[in-house]
Formats: sequence, structure tokens, C-alpha cells
Amino acid sequence: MIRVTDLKKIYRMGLVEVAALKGVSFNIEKGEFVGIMGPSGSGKSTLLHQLGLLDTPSSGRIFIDDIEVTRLDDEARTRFRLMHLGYVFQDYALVSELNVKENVAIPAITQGRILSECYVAATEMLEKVGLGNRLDHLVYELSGGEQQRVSIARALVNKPAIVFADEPCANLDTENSRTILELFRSVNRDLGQTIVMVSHELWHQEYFDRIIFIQDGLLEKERI
Ligand SMILES: Nc1ncnc2c1ncn2[C@@H]1O[C@H](COP(=O)(O)OP(=O)(O)OP(=O)(O)O)[C@@H](O)[C@H]1O
Repeated sequence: MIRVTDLKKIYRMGLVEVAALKGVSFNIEKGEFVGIMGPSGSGKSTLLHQLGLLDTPSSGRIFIDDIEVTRLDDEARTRFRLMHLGYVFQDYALVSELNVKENVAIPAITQGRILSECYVAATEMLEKVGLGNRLDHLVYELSGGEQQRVSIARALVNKPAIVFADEPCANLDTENSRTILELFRSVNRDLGQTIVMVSHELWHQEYFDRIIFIQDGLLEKERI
């Protein structure tokens, strides 16, 4: 489903260059729950941003379902993201002025679906993540763990083929982290979504089907 060949990313700030990815190649199969792990500064978030089409690599190729996404122009990339990809970030990135149901409906509304349908889809996803009783709450009325579940519901509302999660448990305690990881696991099993998640917490690896280890911008090893 995802095929990456010789991916490189060099950040340039004036005369200073940082080679964050130095040529990585791997595949991710449809329906896998993959963890990207490695030390701080190793290139995990950079890799996730390239895979999730949130940034453009310096060189190399990424194919998603045989489409070479690294060749898409800006408009096509935006459309591809909206139609096929979902995102979960460590700071939840929710809109504080909107209630929970409205937040989750945003990607569906952006797709141009009928408003009432968007709210039905949002409600369904909030029930799936165990927040069917919080639809009209404002974001600040929820705990951190609940806010992250809202952001997962938002990532899933368009039923994307792939969900990218960048350290989604970074701001949560162990109990809430387990809830989030179990939620990803059940979504992966029940809805068949491919999930790619960055984490530096070793204990998270028990939840992943496979781990891609990255060290100093290079693939360290892959293991089942
Ligand atoms: N926008 C940027 N501009 C310049 N350098 C960057 C940028 N983003 C990341 N880097 C550098 O690229 C390298 C890889 O960073 P990245 O954030 O991908 O690592 P990471 O493994 O996700 O780290 P962490 O676990 O600490 O979040 C680091 O040396 C970092 O300083």
C-alpha cells in the first residue's frame, strides 16, 4: 500500500543543512499497524510528514496504492490528503470555539458532503471512540485523553485508507495512553485502516504489527 524508495530530506536554513532522512526504503502493507520508533532527533516526525504528504522530500519516491504521490502538484496533494488520509497529532489540534461534534465533522464538511450527513458521520465516530455522550461539549470541558479520542474520531470521519499519528500519547499518562493505543488497535482490526504511528516509548511496541526503527536518518532495522 505504501512504498518508499531512497527517501531523503534535507532541511536548509541559510548555509546550515540538516540531513534528517538520508535515504530510507521500505513498504507498508494494507491493514498494518506500524510503529516508527527511534531516538529523539532520529527523523521519525520528518518521515511521517513525508509519508502523510504534509511536506515534500528532497529526493526519493513515495507510492500510495501505486500512485506516485511525490509527483502530485499542490492541489492534487491537498485533494489526496482529504480523500485518503487522516491525521492525529500530539497536541490534538482541535478548534476550541467549536463543540466536539463540530470538530469531528470538519474533514467531512471540507469534502463537500451534506451537512446533516457530516454530523451523522461525526456522531457515529464519536460513539466508536466512546464519546457519544460528549457531542455538545466544548473542547476545554474534556480531559486530555478525551480530547485525543475526539481527534482520532476526526481523523477517521472520512474513513481514510491510512491514519498517520505523530506521538499521539506524548501528553497522556500511561492509563490514557493505553486507552488510545487500544482504540487504534480496534480501529485497525474493525475498520481495516492502515495506521502509521510515531512513538519513542518502548512499551508501545506491543501494540504494533511491525516496527520501523530509525536512527540518525537511516533505517536501523525492521522486525516483526
Ligand atoms: N523544520 C525543520 N527545520 C530544520 N531542521 C529540522 C526541522 N524539523 C526537524 N529538523 C531536524 O531534523 C532532525 C530530525 O528531526 P525529527 O523531528 O524528524 O526527529 P524525531 O525523531 O521526530 O525527534 P523527536 O522524537 O525528538 O520528536 C533533527 O536534527 C531536527 O533538528
